[in-house]
Amino acid sequence: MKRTISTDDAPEAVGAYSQATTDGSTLYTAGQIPLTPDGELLDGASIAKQTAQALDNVVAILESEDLDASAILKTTVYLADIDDFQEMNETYSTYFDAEPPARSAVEAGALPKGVDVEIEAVAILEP
Ligand SMILES: CC(=[NH2+])C(=O)[O-]
Repeated sequence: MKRTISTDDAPEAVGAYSQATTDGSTLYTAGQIPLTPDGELLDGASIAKQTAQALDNVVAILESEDLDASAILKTTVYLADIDDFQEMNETYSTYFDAEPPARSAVEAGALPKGVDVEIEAVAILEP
């Protein structure tokens, strides 16, 4: 059965989507942009800071379901500019252990609110 997930510890949606949804076994986050839970947009920040905020948002959504980053099976990282891959990857790698999730990283050209990074995750509810 479908259930939507909502937490004050991650930013509200900036459009017509839920922060996350689940069918009871798998959790799908919406793409998380570098927006703080208080609504501050980090659009001018470094790629490292933008990546960290996007991942902090993903983790906050997981924690609202008593999960952590180890529950993530797959992420997708959207970059406005693929030249930011290395800086994104350095920060990204600090969020995961020796067995990180599968990942796709792609250049999106442009992202909502003019940010440089957006990250979504698929996680398993019972790791
Ligand atoms: C930011 C986002 N997830 C969206 O769909 O606009």
